[in-house]
Parts: sequence; C-alpha cells; structure tokens
Amino acid sequence: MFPVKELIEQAVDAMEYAYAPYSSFKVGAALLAEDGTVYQGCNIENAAYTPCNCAERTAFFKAVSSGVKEFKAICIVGGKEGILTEFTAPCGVCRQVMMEFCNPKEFQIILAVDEDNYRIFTLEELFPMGFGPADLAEK
Ligand SMILES: O=c1ccn([C@H]2C[C@H](O)[C@@H](CO)O2)c(=O)[nH]1
Ligand SMILES: [Zn+2]
Repeated sequence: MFPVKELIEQAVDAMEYAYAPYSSFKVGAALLAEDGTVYQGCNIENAAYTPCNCAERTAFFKAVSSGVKEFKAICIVGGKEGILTEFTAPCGVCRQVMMEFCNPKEFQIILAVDEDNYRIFTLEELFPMGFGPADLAEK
C-alpha cells in the first residue's frame, strides 16, 4: 500500500503555501509517484480569476515537468482560511488531469481532515466513465 498518514501530513504542510487571497480557501495536495517521490502542491489564485490553479494540478504539473508520469495516490486537504473541518474533493478539471496520467481503477484519492479522519476513493469512483488517452488509441 502507501503511507497514508505521511501523505496527509505532507498535504497539510503544502497547504501552508496556498496563495488564496480571493477565496480564502486554502488547499494542499501530496502526490505519491510510483518511485516513492512525493510532489506537494497548493492552490495559486490570480486577480484575473481564470488562471487560478488547484493544489492537485500544481502537484501533477510539478511531477510531470520533472519527468515523472506514473502515480499511485494523491492526498488532498482544504478549508476556508486553512481550517480543516470537511473533506475537499478534487474539481472536475483536476479529475480530468488525473485521468490523463493515472489508471482510474488503481489510482487512489485520499480526502482527509486529519490523520485519523480520511476516506479513500479510486479515480474511477470519483470520475466514472472518464474520457482519457485510451479513448484515442487505435482500435
Ligand atoms: O479540490 C480543490 C478545490 C478547490 N481548490 C481551490 C481553487 C480555488 O483557489 C479555491 C476555491 O475554489 O480552492 C483546489 O485547489 N482544489
Ligand atoms: Zn481542481
């Protein structure tokens, strides 16, 4: 399996760097690659709003731009002012990015409030019948 509590800790740490002056909603992510490396990400907002980037995509893009494209799991935490009381689930755009690089039946998405309060889903559970690279493959 994978170190759930360590990923939660790393997601919480990543949330510290969230740049969210417009929504005040801070999010942290910790993405576990197949080779064991963890890529942290936070949300990064923008005065023009549209360029806002979610914590999950920050983590994915850090990994992919470092040459890493195989992943096991991602942990996500988030809350208003960084106060963690409820699960924060990935937005549709981030689910689509996960679909690009991850096997939907195997990739694990950990939604956490703290180290003792978390739920684990597969990408397929959160993104059923997703469109991905396999749909474009020659048949
Ligand atoms: O799973 C999520 C949900 C929201 N956000 C960010 C986007 C925006 O900066 C703020 C409010 O939507 O939270 C994430 O980073 N990940
Ligand atoms: Zn998102």
